[in-house]
Amino acid sequence: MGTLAAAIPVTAGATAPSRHAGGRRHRPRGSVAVRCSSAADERQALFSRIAPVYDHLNDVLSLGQHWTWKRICVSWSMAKRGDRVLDLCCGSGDLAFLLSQKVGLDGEVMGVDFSWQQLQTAASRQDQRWKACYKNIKWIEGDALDLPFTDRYFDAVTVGYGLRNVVDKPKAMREILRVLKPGSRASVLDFNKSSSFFTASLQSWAINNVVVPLASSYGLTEEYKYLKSSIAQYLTGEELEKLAKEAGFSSAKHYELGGGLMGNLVATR
Ligand SMILES: C/C(=C\Cc1cc(O)c2ccccc2c1O)CCC[C@H](C)CCC[C@H](C)CCCC(C)C
Ligand SMILES: C[S@@+](CC[C@H](N)C(=O)[O-])C[C@H]1O[C@@H](n2cnc3c(N)ncnc32)[C@H](O)[C@@H]1O
Repeated sequence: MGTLAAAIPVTAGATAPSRHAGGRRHRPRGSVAVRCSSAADERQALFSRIAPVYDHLNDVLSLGQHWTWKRICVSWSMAKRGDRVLDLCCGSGDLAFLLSQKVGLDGEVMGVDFSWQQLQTAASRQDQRWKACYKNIKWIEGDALDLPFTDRYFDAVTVGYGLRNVVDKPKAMREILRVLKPGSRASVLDFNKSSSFFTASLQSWAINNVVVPLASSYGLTEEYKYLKSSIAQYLTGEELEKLAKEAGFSSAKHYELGGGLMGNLVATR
């Protein structure tokens, strides 16, 4: 597996995660990005703890359906051959790998996450995969609330199950807008906070009676109980559309997927 490079400039075809990024954003000399949120630290630690079993549990618990939802998210980003795209909160890289196939070797994919362990998994999966296009992916340790990229840098941004987990959603949406080129799209996939009592009950039942018990067998009870509370505190589709418009997006539309269990916001700069 590719070793985790220390903070070194990203070089072409690099698979090792790095702490540098293309088109670095200039901070005043001597300033540093300081994250002053214990909630963010707790979430970073949570996703680092689940990293070893994250992909496996997603496959088992969704019966592989999460790939369907992720393909839709990537498709609706309108990423195309030759584009430069961002997979924000990339985790183990599922959407980055899908984007890589969309943009091809002429394109560029940057996967950003603040969990080094998740990025380690992503880099390892990249090394083990045979598709030549995956060389176009770079893994970058970074914060969704302070992206290390210049303005108007990307042709598309995807966020798969990430927005719900960031501690400042308005700031994250503003950062996504900032790094998108005018007319480009953000495609944000997550659980749907459904207004349907039946759907919300089904979702809650599945998490309480299938997801958490199975996660408990891996010693991850609290981590997957967080999943339920984070959905309860998430935004409805209508609220996500409002969040995007308030951030400055010219249009935003939320679509339900998976019978209303999931949802995808498409926002155009
Ligand atoms: C890929 C999926 C979830 C990613 C994910 C997001 C989080 O915020 C987490 C937080 C804490 C722990 C884990 C996660 C996490 O894995 C969606 C699919 C995986 C889900 C864990 C399973 C969801 C089951 C559905 C509620 C019901 C599926 C019905 C049918 C089998 C399609
Ligand atoms: C549920 S995982 C989603 C991973 C992947 N996108 C997928 O679809 O499977 C959420 C990811 O968001 C990352 N994350 C949460 N808050 C973040 C932040 N402020 N900056 C960067 N990454 C963050 C976590 O480390 C975790 O890897």
